Amino acid sequence: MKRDFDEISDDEWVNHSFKPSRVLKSTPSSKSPSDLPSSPPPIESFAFGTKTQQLLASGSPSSSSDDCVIITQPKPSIHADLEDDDVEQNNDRPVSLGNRARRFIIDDDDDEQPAAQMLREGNRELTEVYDVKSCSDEEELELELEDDDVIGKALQKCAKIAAELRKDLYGSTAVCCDRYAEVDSSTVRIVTQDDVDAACMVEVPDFQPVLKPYQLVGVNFLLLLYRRNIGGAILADEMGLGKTIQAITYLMLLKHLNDDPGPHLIVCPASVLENWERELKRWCPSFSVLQYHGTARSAYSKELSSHAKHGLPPPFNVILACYSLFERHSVQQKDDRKLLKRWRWSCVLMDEAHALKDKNSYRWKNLMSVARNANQRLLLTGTPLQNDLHELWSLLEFMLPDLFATGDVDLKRLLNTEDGDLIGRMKSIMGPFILRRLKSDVMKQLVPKIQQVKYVSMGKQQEDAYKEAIEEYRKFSHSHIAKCSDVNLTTVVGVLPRRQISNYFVQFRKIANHPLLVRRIYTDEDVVRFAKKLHPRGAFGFECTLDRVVEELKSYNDYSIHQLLLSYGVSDSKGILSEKHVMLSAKCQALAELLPSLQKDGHRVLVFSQWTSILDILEWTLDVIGLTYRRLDGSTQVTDRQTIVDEFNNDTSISVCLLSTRAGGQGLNLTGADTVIIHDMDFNPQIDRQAEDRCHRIGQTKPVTIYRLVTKGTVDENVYEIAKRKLTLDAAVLESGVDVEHQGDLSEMTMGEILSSLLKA
Ligand SMILES: Nc1ncnc2c1ncn2[C@@H]1O[C@H](COP(=O)(O)OP(=O)(O)OP(=O)(O)O)[C@@H](O)[C@H]1O
Repeated sequence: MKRDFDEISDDEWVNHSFKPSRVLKSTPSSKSPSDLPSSPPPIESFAFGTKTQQLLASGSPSSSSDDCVIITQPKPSIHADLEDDDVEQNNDRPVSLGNRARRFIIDDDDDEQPAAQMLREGNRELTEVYDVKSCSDEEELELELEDDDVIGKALQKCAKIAAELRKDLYGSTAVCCDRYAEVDSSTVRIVTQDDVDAACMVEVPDFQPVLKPYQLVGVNFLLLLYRRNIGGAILADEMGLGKTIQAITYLMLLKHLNDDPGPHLIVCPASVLENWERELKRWCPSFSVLQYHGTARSAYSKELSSHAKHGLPPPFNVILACYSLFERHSVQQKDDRKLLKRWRWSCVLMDEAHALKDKNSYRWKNLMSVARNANQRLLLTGTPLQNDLHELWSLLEFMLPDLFATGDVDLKRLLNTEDGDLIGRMKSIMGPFILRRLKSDVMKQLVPKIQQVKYVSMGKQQEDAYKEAIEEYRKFSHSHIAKCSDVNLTTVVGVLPRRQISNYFVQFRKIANHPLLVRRIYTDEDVVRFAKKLHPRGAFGFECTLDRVVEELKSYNDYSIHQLLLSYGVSDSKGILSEKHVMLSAKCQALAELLPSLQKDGHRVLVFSQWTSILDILEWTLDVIGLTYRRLDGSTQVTDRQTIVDEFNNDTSISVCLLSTRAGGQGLNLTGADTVIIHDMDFNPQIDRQAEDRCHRIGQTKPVTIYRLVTKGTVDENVYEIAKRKLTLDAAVLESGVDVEHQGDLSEMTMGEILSSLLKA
């Protein structure tokens, strides 16, 4: 949905010929266009302000055929946290300026100096009045907050800084400018494209480092916070708008204008490590970049340690590392983290920073122990709000720990997603620290993204499998409910153990995706027979007893048994499965129709699934259909990932790329495709939204179509409903104009509730 202003073209930007009214809607400038100066416009004119924001489409069908619902552009579980125990409190480090939460008086005269000049001169001096601690004390008296109102207190501390910063961002007219959407704006103009040209000095032939106008605004936003000594920021532009490029240019400008060459630490998912290195080389070849990952890591580690021990300056500008470095407790990883703590980082930058949504995770704590003393913590994420407000709070606390720290309180309980008032306050206060632009705001020639939900109907065998599973679940639940004193119970929540609920739910999801993911074809007798044949071949190791092999095989699904028989060349009267079995699922049948017709029409497709076992089955499906494909999932070597991406983008004979939503859904540029199929949706719609935007991004020239596959009459439909509801919350918090109170019941239908509803049917 297009907003009510157009992008400012490059020409207009260069010539400063656009009208302020086009960019600062909510607080119209008193100047008429004719008053515009010929020199660079005053700072206030550069806001990309947006007024009312679109509400994400609630997903209500706008047009449909029976099985295929086209929905209007929707606005739209993350990684298991691994354990670590080496979180160190390092209290004797110097407290960084950037980390101390401060309150500033902005010197109005600042604007009269050429801003770039000021930055060059390292003019970071600010009139510091008193720190936030004392400011909050004052306000506590004023507002008489409850002692345990940690959220209120944190917001209160933040409010003062936010107010000053907001003035700086929006100008003096913007006192009333408190809507979250206004963070689309930045009124500050510290650097221009000329500064970028001077800083980047690229060496790649046929490549000019030209920022899009909104990207220049983003870089200015970051520079402003740096200039104001704010120790953190979140760049939350929608996926594919070039956050990587904005961040790299920003780091380059720090060196060029402020004599700040780092060191900087960039942390990202493994899949995009190569891409970061490539973009750094392209945009700022003068930076020395060190990829601290894989086998090279241990070699560097010794050298760097001795370097640091001797107090020498870091022999690099940027270190690139993966999140996994902060998740495990191997000796090597602990040593790595110790090493990273030796340097005083200028900027610690987290890409795909929604990975920090859980402040209790080891990842969050370990990374914070390295980042706490950095001058600045910069978070990049296209999906800052994953599920709930407390997850967003984890990001805020990471960004500015002194401001947003809440100790051990249960944030989940305090940050109630139905508290419209709290959402309003959070929006208002977070605004100045977070810059978020949507594609529809800033890309003039944005290719359309068409959303389709494809409902597929199960065939007899799949339906039978599903019904059997439901029946078994009902029997089990009713017998449990019967044991309870209240026989009128209509819910399984609190009756069945949580694990049991989750197991049943996963079982239903599996069958809705593919019936081969449960064991129905191979009987117990078959399994015993297969075990006898597999056992002497050492399929489970030669030490394993036959009984153990039988037991293990009984827990396998049909597809896994088939694969095992295949790989050990076991022949049996009821041996491996045939091609007809792969088509037992409604989704595979739909793909067998859809993919060849898409290929015929010149489309190239990304297929995402959350499960690698489904990717295995999809590989089989593609072999049966006869389409060429590539595959990328968590088991793909990090060094091979970029090669797969390049191959797919450049070789048009490859029709399909199969990706796991976790490993392939973030950060990758796959603009060679123009179609995305979400085979199985996530409860968390942001995960799918990330996946969609692998090809709906800068560089895409064709309209993009997204298909979501939903198996009719199964829990798939519930997952889709829940995802839509979560998107409503996202719109409420991150975009203005949506009143959460009017969005109906936002409480999530949990797995337990879904299962309870299945009891009644
Ligand atoms: N100003 C620019 N000039 C040329 N190419 C650009 C520019 N900005 C972005 N791109 C290209 O657009 C693509 C998307 O950019 P990038 O990967 O930085 O987006 P992102 O916002 O980080 O996305 P995600 O949230 O998915 O990680 C990349 O291929 C990048 O090289």
